[in-house]
Amino acid sequence: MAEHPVTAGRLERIVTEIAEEMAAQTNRGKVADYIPPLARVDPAHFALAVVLPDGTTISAGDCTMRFSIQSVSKVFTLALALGKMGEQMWSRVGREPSGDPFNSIVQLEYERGLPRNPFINAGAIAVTDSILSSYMPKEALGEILQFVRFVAGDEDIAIDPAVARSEQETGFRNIALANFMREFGTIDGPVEQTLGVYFHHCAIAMTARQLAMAGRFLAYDGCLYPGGPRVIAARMARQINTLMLTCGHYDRSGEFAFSVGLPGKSGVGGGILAVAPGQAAIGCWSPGLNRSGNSELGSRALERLAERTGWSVFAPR
Ligand SMILES: NC(=O)CC[C@H](N)C(=O)O
Repeated sequence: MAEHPVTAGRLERIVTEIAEEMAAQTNRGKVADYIPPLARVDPAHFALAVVLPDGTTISAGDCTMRFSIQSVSKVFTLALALGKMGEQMWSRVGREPSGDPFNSIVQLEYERGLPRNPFINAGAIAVTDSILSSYMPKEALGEILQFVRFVAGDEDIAIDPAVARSEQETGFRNIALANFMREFGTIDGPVEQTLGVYFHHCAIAMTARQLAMAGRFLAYDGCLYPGGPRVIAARMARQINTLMLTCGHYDRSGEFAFSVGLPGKSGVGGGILAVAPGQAAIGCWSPGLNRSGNSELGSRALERLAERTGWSVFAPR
């Protein structure tokens, strides 16, 4: 049985222990190889960073190394879009787990171009397109980056241009998804512009520590930190957490919710952002992926962290 509350000292031991255990794992999954800059990343990396309510950060492993956040960026674009457009957002994208791979196109046809949720590629492209109804593409990208820097409290976060270029050169399936949705009217801007912004926000690079910091507003009901400035309405922060829990890991979302019990969002760069509401924001990175495109060790590490801290959205506090 985990101790309550978890002290910083005990958490330090837990995080160090988990990093040591992960270093010894032999089944590390498979690094994404659809673009060269991701294929080159060494699967030996592992990082775990936990930020507590008072801002104390506890970390272990390669916490100062940057990685491509990829689909984790969909959390930030959703927060930005919800903040700008409110409930109107939901006319373009659903809130139902897809049970399909992140880049699947099949449901789009029989569900008349309405993506199941904002975290599969189709849904995230629709969210990005909605941001473009208020901004020109360059401005939209600037807004997204500025939002991420603001919530992370860190100006030293940027887009990796080599990743963005590779995404653009190989993104045929995303191009198909966008064109399909354009035909149904789910997206209304020029497809190339929407995709340009999408590919670039997927190419944001961050460290596990920066990612944990950037997720804090979700742990504190939409405030930057406890008692801090409001980023988004509490209701919206709760909606995003709910979607992370139900849809954050694609066709393995049920499994992640079952074994970790916390909202989480993964990306094919091997990053996972997880949120223990009221208690902590967590950034985890290990580039080897499971078959659904989620970090293999990241998922395992978060399961152990939740178990040893007792953190769960289903536990009494
Ligand atoms: N799951 C992911 O991280 C996918 C993001 C990737 N950029 C894509 O669009 O395919």
